[in-house]
Amino acid sequence: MEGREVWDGLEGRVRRAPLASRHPQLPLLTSWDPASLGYPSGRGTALPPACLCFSAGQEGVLRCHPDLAGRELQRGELSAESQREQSAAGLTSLGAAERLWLAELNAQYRARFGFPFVPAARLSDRAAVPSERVRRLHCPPAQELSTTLGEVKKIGRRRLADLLGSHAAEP
Ligand SMILES: NC(=O)N[C@H]1NC(=O)NC1=O
Repeated sequence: MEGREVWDGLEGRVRRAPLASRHPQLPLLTSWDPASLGYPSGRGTALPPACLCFSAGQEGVLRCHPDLAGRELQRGELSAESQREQSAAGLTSLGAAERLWLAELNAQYRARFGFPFVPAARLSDRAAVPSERVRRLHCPPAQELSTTLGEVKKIGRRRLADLLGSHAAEP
C-alpha cells in the first residue's frame, strides 16, 4: 500500500479524533510511523498534511499541551484523551496543597524552557510526575526540547493505537 493510500484510509478517523487538547492532529503527526502500525515504512513524506504542522515549530507543538493538573483540568476543559491520561497518572484527584505545588513547578519549568512540562502521563504516576519535573528543570534546554518531543511522540503513538485498536504503541 502506498503512503497516500494509508493516509486516505486514516484521514477520516484522524480528523474526527482529538489527539491533542487544542490542535487535534499535532501529536499524532509528529509521531506517526506507519511501520509501527504494520504499514509499509519509508512513505512518511507521502502524508501531505502531516508535515504542515511543523510550520509552528517544535516548541509550538509542545505549547499545544495543557499543563498537568493545571487550569484546563480545574475548569473541565481538557480533551477526553488528556483527561484519561492525567487521571491514569492520578493527577485528577490531587489535594489543594499538592495542586499548588505542581502549579508552582509548572510555572518554574515554563519560565525556564518556554513550553510546558510534558511527560507521557499514562506512563507516569502521581509521585513520579513532580520528581521528574524537578529533575528535568535542571537539564540543558536543547536536551529538554529533545526529551519533550520524545514524550509527545509517546503520547501520540498511544492515542493513535487507541484510535486504531492497535497494540503497536511500544515503546
Ligand atoms: N503537559 C502534559 O504532559 N500534558 C499531557 N501529557 C499527557 O500524557 N496528556 C496530557 O494532557
